[in-house]
Amino acid sequence: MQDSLGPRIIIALDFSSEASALALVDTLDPKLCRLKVGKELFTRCGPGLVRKLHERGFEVFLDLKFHDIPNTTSAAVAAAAELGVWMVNVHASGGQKMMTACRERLESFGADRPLLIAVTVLTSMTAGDLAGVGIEDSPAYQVNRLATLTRSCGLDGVVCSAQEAPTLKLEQGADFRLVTPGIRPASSEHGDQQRVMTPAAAIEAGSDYLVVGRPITQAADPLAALRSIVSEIS
Ligand SMILES: O=C(O)c1cc(=O)[nH]c(=O)n1[C@@H]1O[C@H](COP(=O)(O)O)[C@@H](O)[C@H]1O
Repeated sequence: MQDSLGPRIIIALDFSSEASALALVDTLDPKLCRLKVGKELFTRCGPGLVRKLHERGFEVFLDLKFHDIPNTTSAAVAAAAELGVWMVNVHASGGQKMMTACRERLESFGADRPLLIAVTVLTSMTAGDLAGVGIEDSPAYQVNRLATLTRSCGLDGVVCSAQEAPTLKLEQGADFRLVTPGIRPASSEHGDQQRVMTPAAAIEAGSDYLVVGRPITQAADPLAALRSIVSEIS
């Protein structure tokens, strides 16, 4: 599916080395997908790997889920902007002052700034997990609460599960971007993901971008797995 949003699939490069990440990337086409660099790969390979992905023509979501005091977090998103990434994220539970400081800090980058989104409730979490950290509300309620806070701080959207997408599109508006991991084609194992949806159902529910890791990266033929998902959502 290719529209004004660009490629809707973001492949999570959860690899332990640059060589294994690039071996996959070099089979892919930037017209079909974007790439996500997360904590493991960035900690091992650093900004140099992001530059290599840019040189290959890919837009990069730097998924480091910053969560710290406003001064520290806003400096971190500015560093991501200097690296030229397409999207960067923070935890919405960092609160209003932290998210506002990040949004304000990115203003100086003008139109070239990355999209700034906030993680709501991790897709690996259930109501029981939330209760374990003192939140008695359902994941859907907590996601909507954090999405409302995120939008009020002027961010571009949230990370949530596709299960929450219909309510968020209705309540937060069509332009508020919904980035949804926990995507599982019907035949895929769920692993540690709890709030899951198939690619087609996620798009139908209102997801703007689908984050897909293991169903593609662990597939016997990753390119075929990507093409199958692209065709499913077209
Ligand atoms: O921010 C994220 O990307 C993220 C948020 C979330 O709530 N759940 C979640 O799974 N992710 C990331 O999305 C990817 C999902 O990978 P798979 O479960 O292998 O498809 C991983 O890289 C996670 O770090």
